[in-house]
Amino acid sequence: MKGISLLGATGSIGTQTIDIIRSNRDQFELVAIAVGKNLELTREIINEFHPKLVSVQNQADAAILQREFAGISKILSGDEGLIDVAVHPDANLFVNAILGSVGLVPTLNAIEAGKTIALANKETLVTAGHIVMARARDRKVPVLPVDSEHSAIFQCLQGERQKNIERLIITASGGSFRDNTREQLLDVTIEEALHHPNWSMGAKITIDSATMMNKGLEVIEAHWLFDQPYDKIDVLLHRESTVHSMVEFHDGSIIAQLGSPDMRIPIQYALTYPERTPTNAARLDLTELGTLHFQKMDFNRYRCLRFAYEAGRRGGTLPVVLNAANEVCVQAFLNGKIKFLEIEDVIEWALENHVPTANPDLDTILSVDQETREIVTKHLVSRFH
Ligand SMILES: NC(=O)C1=CN([C@@H]2O[C@H](COP(=O)(O)OP(=O)(O)OC[C@H]3O[C@@H](n4cnc5c(N)ncnc54)[C@H](OP(=O)(O)O)[C@@H]3O)[C@@H](O)[C@H]2O)C=CC1
Ligand SMILES: CC(=O)[C@@H](O)[C@H](O)COP(=O)(O)O
Ligand SMILES: [Mn+2]
Repeated sequence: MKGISLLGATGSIGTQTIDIIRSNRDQFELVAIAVGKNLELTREIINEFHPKLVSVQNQADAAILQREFAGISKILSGDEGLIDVAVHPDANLFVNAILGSVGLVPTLNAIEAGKTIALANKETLVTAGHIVMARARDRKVPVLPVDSEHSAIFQCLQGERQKNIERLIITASGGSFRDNTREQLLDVTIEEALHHPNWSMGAKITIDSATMMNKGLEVIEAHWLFDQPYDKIDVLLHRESTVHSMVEFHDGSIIAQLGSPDMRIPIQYALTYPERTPTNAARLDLTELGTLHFQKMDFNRYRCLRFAYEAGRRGGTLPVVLNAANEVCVQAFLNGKIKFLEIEDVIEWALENHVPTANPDLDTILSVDQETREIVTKHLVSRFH
């Protein structure tokens, strides 16, 4: 029996992780969860799984749940609650499916506690990949990718030698606006942006797919997970989201992982690794698909992808700024405060105005993250009001 602690239990990845646990109760026990503000769904999860520990974002919500579930679950709150969930003594596997850079510190604590990490939260590696991967190596803790592209690459690399890799090829659907020109993006609505062509995901990552920042974050994530230089990480536009990513080897072979666009496949692979267990995910009918399309990326069309490569290559605190500025701007867009194309303008402004620190330690990363949020928030107020 694997004990699982789960951050982001009420979200898109979190609920799909719970689906897998529900279907495999002989293999997995949900021992601890952290959620944000969705108390209704949290109550349902507690009633079904009786996790020993539950953490919610706010203290006031914790007090409400503690009254309701006294004797069933211990209820905590805030950043400390996230850490207590991550290191719960009955958990062997820590699934990080929380949104944003708030996922970083719990991951580091879980590594210190020797937990196997199943990582969906891409902000962890974008902001502090050098620290996270070094600590995981020191503690001999596996970091198993959940993100579909990284799971695909991880699967392609099973049994392969690192020295034989020529390049990683990450696929991108193109997001909600892949058929629009930049001029057509000037006045797009929130609803249009949230309409992803292939995947059903949380709001923030769906906007990131539309701006192509998601692919930028994934390039940085791949750099750290697979220890590859940026020159050996390519992105291809692939409309079907059927090939989830590929690895080219130096003998000219390309190995790809294919499957229907269903996150339960990569989540379950991380939960059961090194086993591969059955799912009832829709099967791919390649004859029905007929043709797969691949196109070069246009870095002028997708400026956020260019920013991410630049921030990744220059390194230091620049990826922290890239991520924090993006988190603030996407939230501002979702709140109707800025237009879609202003997301990338403001991220560019934040990167240009940052003097990077090389090889930052954790305290520096956390303070640059916080400062960037404050600076960008002020900039948005002064620019648009
Ligand atoms: N969705 C997908 O298919 C994929 C997602 N990812 C990555 O996985 C992560 C999660 O994405 P997704 O599931 O889409 O996001 P969602 O927005 O659907 O879910 C986010 C989860 O995090 C919780 N949360 C947010 N902020 C806090 C906080 N401060 N404290 C505690 N809990 C918090 C939310 O709680 P609540 O709702 O209760 O407020 C919710 O449970 C992201 O890093 C994303 O990039 C990667 C690959 C695919
Ligand atoms: C499901 C998943 O892993 C997402 O990150 C997905 O990749 C989004 O699709 P695009 O970013 O390719 O549009
Ligand atoms: Mn992905």
